[in-house]
Amino acid sequence: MILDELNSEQLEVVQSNRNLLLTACPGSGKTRVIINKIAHELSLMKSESKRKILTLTFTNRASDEITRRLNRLGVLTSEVWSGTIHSFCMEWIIKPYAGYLDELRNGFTIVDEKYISSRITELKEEHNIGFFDNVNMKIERNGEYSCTNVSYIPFLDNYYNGLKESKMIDFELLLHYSNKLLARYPKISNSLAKIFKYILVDEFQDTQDIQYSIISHIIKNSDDNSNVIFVGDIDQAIYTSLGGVAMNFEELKVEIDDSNMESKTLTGNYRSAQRIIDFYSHFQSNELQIQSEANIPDESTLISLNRNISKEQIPNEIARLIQFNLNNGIPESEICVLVPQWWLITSITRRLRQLLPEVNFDASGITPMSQIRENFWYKVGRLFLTEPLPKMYSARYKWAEEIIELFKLQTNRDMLDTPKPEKILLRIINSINPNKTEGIEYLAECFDELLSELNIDLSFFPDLVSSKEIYFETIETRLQDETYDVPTDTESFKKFYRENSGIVINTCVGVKGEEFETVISYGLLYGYVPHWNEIYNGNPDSASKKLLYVICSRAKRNLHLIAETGRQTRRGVELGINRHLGEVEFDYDDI
Ligand SMILES: Nc1ncnc2c1ncn2[C@@H]1O[C@H](COP(=O)(O)OP(=O)(O)OP(=O)(O)O)[C@@H](O)[C@H]1O
Repeated sequence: MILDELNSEQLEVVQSNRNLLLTACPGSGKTRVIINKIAHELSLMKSESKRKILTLTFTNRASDEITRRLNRLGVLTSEVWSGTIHSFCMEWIIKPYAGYLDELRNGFTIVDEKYISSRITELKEEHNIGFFDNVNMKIERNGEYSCTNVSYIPFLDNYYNGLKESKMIDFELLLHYSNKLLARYPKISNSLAKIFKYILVDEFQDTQDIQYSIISHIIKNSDDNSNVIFVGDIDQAIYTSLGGVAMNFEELKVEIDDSNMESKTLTGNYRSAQRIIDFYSHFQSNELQIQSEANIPDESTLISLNRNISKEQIPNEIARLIQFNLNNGIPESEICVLVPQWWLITSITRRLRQLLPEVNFDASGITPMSQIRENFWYKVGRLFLTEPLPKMYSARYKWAEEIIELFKLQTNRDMLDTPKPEKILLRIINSINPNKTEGIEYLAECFDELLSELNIDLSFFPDLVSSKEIYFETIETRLQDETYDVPTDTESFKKFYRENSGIVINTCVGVKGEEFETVISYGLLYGYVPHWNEIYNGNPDSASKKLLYVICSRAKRNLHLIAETGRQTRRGVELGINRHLGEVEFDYDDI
């Protein structure tokens, strides 16, 4: 039985049937609780019940991980919907209820990040705002801008009015319209509550104010039929300068209007050796003593800090550390290289691939595919790019289900007129494998063959034509952009979807909630960690400690930290080591 693998504190949370806040330290089993809560609730549901469990995660990667872990437990994931709050809003609020809002009634397009960034750059120039000036683009729950600097308001008006005129929505408008729909029509919340028995919010400490509002509309209008569990750790709140708010227990009770809400915590850390925990407790903001339950002897750990190498030596040094760990028997998928800023992922990955040609790397933080997962063709493309392995069956079946639903929504007709259309769709997709070595050509031919097998003439469905154009345009723009430098061949496209395909290269935000035997983290410099945005607009001391806390607490056994020399500000001033890291007195290992 699944629940046997929980300790008594974890079991209490899983068996509770109240609204609940779970805050606990890294490695204490919060994700394990979420997985088991889903499995437990599904086991209690009657098979004829049409209800589902909703899990809101911080990243798509975290959501995929939940699906994978449920699959591994043998839990059927068709009754679970997991994704980011943006995907949830799109799928469950905007798509079905767009007709209720004047702004969306006559159609809309989701704009992608590339469009947003070039539009923002253009408008900043027009409004004499510096390229690097950070403007808060968020919209509050009452529809007002979060930005308090009045000189930026004309710029924001220009940006948002432009989107509205062209019937486009970005991520902020997506939340804004969703919140507006729920506020105006409580019946929508009530229907959602009828579908979702539980809402599990992972990493709640990084939730935006308007996102709390969306969740609370659903819970408050649920006639006590739905519950919410907020799961997180305030010490890991690394999104504050970008709008994350870690509400406390009292605030949450008010937010969802439930004075009986429970608050629980978990003790113990099942992930890391005590020596690793003692090291990162330097960056902890509460007094809590974290006890390791991981059975990893301190003698087997290695913690190093290198502050003497130059930035030019970084690839060689990281390659040396990787080789050292591989020689010590650490598997590739248990090693993670954390980059200080996402745009560095591509260049370091390329250099490491050259230096260690035999080693596999998983740099899926940057994919050529559109990040707009709600795009119909993104979903179809994902099926063509993943292998039909037995362990992937349940996930792929669910994707097929989504494609069929979306097709119906956008065309008003069934994709396949047969019982179990998902099975048939998968069978057709699995049988198509054009002999094209270039990724774009491969996908284009897959789509053509699929449409012909299904007897679908796309010219009758303008929405699908335009979403196809957006999908391919995004890929092409990414492939042409030197910052990304992503490979163009079919095999590499497929690799982006392969699980555990090697050493993970990502940012600290990208691997939230994950764990590795060895973590190698470089660029630990003031200006990178924390980023300049935090320094100018946030609380740099708190951001600095929290980032270090999250980085170091990913490691089970080995932690290799690097604060290289030679990196400069735009004005040519040398960046120094992150102050909180520099101040730690610790008996580091030499490697
Ligand atoms: N009761 C338990 N017995 C054995 N191992 C456990 C138990 N609970 C959790 N673990 C293991 O401890 C590790 C950390 O758990 P998990 O990832 O759920 O922690 P977390 O609290 O979500 O951490 P973070 O805050 O860093 O995301 C995982 O490998 C998990 O399988």
